Amino acid sequence: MALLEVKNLKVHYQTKHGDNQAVDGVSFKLEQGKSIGIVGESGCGKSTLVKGIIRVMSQNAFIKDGQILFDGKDLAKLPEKEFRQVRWKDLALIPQAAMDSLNPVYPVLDAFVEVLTLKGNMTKKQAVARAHELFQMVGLDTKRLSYYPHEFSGGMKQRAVIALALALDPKLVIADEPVTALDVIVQSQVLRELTRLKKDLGLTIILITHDISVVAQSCESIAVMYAGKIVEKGDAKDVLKNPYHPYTMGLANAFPNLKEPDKPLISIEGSPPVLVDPPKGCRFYERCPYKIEQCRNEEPELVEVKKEHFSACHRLADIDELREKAKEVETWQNVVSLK
Ligand SMILES: Nc1ncnc2c1ncn2[C@@H]1O[C@H](COP(=O)(O)OP(=O)(O)OP(=O)(O)O)[C@@H](O)[C@H]1O
Repeated sequence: MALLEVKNLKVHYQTKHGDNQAVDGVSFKLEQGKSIGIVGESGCGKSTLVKGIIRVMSQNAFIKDGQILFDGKDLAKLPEKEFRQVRWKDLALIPQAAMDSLNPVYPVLDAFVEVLTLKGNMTKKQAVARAHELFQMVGLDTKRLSYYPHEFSGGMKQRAVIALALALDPKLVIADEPVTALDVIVQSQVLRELTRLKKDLGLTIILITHDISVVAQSCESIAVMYAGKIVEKGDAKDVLKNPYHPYTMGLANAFPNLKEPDKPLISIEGSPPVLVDPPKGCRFYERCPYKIEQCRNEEPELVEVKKEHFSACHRLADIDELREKAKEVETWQNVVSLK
């Protein structure tokens, strides 16, 4: 049985212009000990999705529909009191801005002691010993436990936050853009660390990122989100090597590829649609170089294109040819104005 199974999840925001359908029918499964990377540009709904799962939503956000089956329970329906127990013991969030999750006026050790004594029912002595163990685990010198957050470099701070997230042996770790704020060299060190911890501790991880190359480095499976929906999902290596959705092809062009560092980067023109009144056909319609009339009016379903690899596109019959064409700069030029 999967540790997590999200079924047709809809997380919307109430706004004065109507409901923003930020996450609109997302489904995926995650087995114990595996990792999934959720990718997409800013505004595609990645954070809304994981915040919905971990229930740290903005006041105007609500779960409109769907199930979040975690370890046999539907988190979407769990009363707040029971949810809080799961939240602290079983679910951990590594936030985007490590800086903000450590209190600047206390030494870093205090954050560990607070979590371990209050949420983990440890004595102070046990908590200090566990904090030492956690710092060692993420490759930090335990002397630094008495330092203040501002005395850490960005990479060290992110490692400290990872250690804190792992303090109570969570079953599921959600890392929301964990390396975005770091420089490229430190990014890859922290990602390697996370991958090692996953292997050593058997962690189950959801990794949110806008950078598709990060997923290639560190996840077994991938879900590509566009405008509140998953448009492609499957084994990460397979999806990245043989994408079946034009949006995935576009994302792959937009980030440096370690194997072809000199390849020019190509961006996707335009921006995702506003989801208060989403387009009725394919949500990628406007920006897609391969659109046909059917795409404007009919929403494509997510279908299995090969074992465990799904894509939602009306152009699947021609996809091999389109994949080749997607590597050319010209394919992506003047697309939005052609609509
Ligand atoms: N509090 C809010 N009220 C209304 N709409 C919101 C709110 N927060 C986010 N949104 C909207 O929800 C959509 C999805 O945003 P979300 O932050 O989940 O995307 P994302 O892919 O995680 O982007 P980023 O990487 O920038 O965080 C966007 O259209 C965004 O404007």
